[in-house]
Amino acid sequence: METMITPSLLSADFANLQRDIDAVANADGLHIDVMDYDFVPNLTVGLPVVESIRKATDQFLDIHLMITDPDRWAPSYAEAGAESVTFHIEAAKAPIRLARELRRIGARAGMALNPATDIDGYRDILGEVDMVLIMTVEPGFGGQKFLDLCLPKITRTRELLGDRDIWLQVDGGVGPETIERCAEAGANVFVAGSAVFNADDPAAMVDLLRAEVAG
Ligand SMILES: O=C(CO)[C@H](O)[C@H](O)COP(=O)(O)O
Repeated sequence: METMITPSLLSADFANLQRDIDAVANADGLHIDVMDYDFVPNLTVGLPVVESIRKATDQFLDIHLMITDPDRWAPSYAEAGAESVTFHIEAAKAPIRLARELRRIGARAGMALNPATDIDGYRDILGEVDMVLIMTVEPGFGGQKFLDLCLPKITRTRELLGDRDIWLQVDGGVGPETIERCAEAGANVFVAGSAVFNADDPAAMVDLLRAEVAG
């Protein structure tokens, strides 16, 4: 399965987004965190900014919705041209219907789990999604320390996915010190915010992270 390094724009400079998007042109996609001051205690960007980013780049757009009502808002991000839209399983009221709707519009459907959420309760709906996102920090902020307690869940999720072509993404505290452990546990899509955008050379950091996974 392909390896993807997707820098999180949460750690970019929002006043210089085009510059920072261009700075990671060698990445495999851009991870965009949408937060609503309700599902998480932070507020970021919404649909208008995502629509502008869509016009500004051909990069694969990976939207991570940390919002209370994804059933209502997620389809608009797919309609805006995002290639992947991920909702939190703790927030979705009808996750199967929502995943099918995202796919119908033409986006990949992703399902995210907070650190305290067990994957086994959702094993029966894994076939409805294209990606599972395992949060490796409590969602809401960049720059937090990677939670090692999430590693067994990454391993378990890969076990449940078996040989199905479903991506396994990790997000939170992912950097040169932690990415290898995530890859060994079975992740193949890696979100890195502060590690990339706090680096002197963000593009070189993307290459370094990719090299760490390749071993
Ligand atoms: O979803 C997120 C926070 O909720 C971010 O994508 C994540 O925190 C990335 O930041 P960092 O790599 O600095 O931990």
